[in-house]
Amino acid sequence: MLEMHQVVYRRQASSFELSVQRLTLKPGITLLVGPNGAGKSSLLQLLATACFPDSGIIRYDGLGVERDLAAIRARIGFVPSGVELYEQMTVTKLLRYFAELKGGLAAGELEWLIESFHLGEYRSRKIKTLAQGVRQRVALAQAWIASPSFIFLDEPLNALDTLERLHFTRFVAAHSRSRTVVVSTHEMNEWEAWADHVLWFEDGIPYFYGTVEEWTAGLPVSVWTGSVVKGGHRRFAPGQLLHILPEDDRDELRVLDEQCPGSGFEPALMTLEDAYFIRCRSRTGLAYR
Ligand SMILES: Nc1ncnc2c1ncn2[C@@H]1O[C@H](COP(=O)(O)OP(=O)(O)OP(=O)(O)O)[C@@H](O)[C@H]1O
Repeated sequence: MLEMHQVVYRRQASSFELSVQRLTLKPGITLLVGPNGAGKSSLLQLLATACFPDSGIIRYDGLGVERDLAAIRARIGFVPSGVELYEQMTVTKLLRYFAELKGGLAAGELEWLIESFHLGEYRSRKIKTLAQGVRQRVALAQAWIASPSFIFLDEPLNALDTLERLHFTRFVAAHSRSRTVVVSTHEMNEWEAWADHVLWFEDGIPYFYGTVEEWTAGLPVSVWTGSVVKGGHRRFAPGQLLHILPEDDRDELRVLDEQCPGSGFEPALMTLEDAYFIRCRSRTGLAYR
């Protein structure tokens, strides 16, 4: 359990302020979403103890940084965005090095990490010789060293290819049950099947924290899919149109509306991204029509 209480954090070099009155993050995968500059990376850096609040308290299973910083850090895995790794080290040496910082590797742990993150063929290669996506896999692998209770991932899918994204999201899902995993992302679709909670940040403030069911419920409009003749999408306002899939002589539409927009349309399941779109428009007072 991760608790924040009256936390305020100000960026020295900008006027940005993060403010969280009270927030308790539960185990499982929390998707941290919000626009550019909302404060997602800042929040993850705070949670990972890479920086500290100006005021307020963060508790990790009851532990606080003022007395238990080393013990807390030993229980955290963190992958910042744009992480830079030691270029001259080999993959194996780098993972061993990170493990040393956390008290050493358990039996079989190195092999498990190398296998889980598909790093076998790169184990003896220096970081500087690796493709971006492979470097990212090394960065992600180190976050699981010592089986941390808290894992913070800042846009972890960056640079991963399509198959590795699928593999990684499944891996996180399989290894998040007893952990608190917070994932900052702009790619909600790829986490759709695996997310447990959503945390929506705007202007340094949490606007929503709840289960994915709560995130997609109680919204002012519904999602509909239907097929229209070519050009038929023009009767919808731009704010209503979520997706146009061109077919031979018709278009398949995905639209927002309070009621069924016409014959040929049927209700569609609301995705996390649909709900994000609706909530952002509602917050800023933008109409759908
Ligand atoms: N190192 C820094 N020094 C000063 N200000 C910073 C620094 N990093 C970020 N900021 C500012 O803090 C605010 C929040 O940035 P942050 O990177 O946390 O947002 P974000 O939600 O992660 O954005 P994005 O989706 O673009 O990654 C922004 O106004 C940004 O300009």
